[in-house]
Amino acid sequence: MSADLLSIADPTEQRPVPIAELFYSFQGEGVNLGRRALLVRFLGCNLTCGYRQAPATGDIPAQGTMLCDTEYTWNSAKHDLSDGVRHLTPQGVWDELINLDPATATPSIAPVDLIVVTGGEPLLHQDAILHLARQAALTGRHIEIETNATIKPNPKLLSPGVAFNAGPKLASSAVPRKKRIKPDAIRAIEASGQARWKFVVSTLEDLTEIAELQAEFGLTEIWLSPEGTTPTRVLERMRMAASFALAHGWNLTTREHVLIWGGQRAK
Ligand SMILES: Nc1nc2[nH]cc(C(=O)O)c2c(=O)[nH]1
Ligand code: SF4
Ligand SMILES: [Mg+2]
Repeated sequence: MSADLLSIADPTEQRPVPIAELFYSFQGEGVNLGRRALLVRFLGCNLTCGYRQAPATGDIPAQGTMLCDTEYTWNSAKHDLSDGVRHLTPQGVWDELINLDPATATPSIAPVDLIVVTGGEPLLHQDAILHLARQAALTGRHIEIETNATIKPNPKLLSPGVAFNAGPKLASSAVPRKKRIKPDAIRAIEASGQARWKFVVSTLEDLTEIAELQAEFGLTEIWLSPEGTTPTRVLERMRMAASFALAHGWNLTTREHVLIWGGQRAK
């Protein structure tokens, strides 16, 4: 838990933020794989994975081998972004999350101690995350932020209770390098001491690019995460990446929610 977060004045910023989903599940990826979590999915992203630029119409085919699995949070050419979205204050988000924790209604059940913040790109909504992080610290919970590592975190978020599952996007995303690799943000996240670099892998070329990024930025803890929204695809990617990961000293996660529920939303 974080003394820093507790000592900052309660952030009064309560402007509503767009929320795509709030749900209770297992953390499906990474160092806390399989751990029960309360998840928040923000609307909006600053990247367009699968496309060189934001598609103007739904007909434009994806150009990358890696395609965003949450296009409904940003791709207005394909999705009605207002569908199911709610604008909630950060405290409203927190209250709903806590209501999803089964321990709230049934105190004999162990409380959920992990909050996963994702999107879209959650660091577009840092004031709200700061509020969630503070509430988490006050209640003995910790936070993981699933970020594309293009935005420098607010220094107030750099605290022991807040970890970054940071996944810079690779050439296979089709996004131009200047947009997807932001050296200042990568360095700030690595310097936090709270980074787990979690790269989505879909091709062998991805593995070479990850090794280059590791050398360029001195990334310490690397995780590979298999691209895919079906169990077959996830397993294929894991088999493709496994020996390379072991040889390079990298960890390999699966995507547990995909193995259990396929590509279903809010799982
Ligand atoms: N269960 C579950 N765990 C997750 N961890 C990261 C997720 C994401 O979409 O960023 C995610 C997700 O969508 N579901
Ligand atoms: S950064 Fe994440 S949410 Fe944004 S387009 Fe890429 S995969 Fe999708
Ligand atoms: Mg995801």
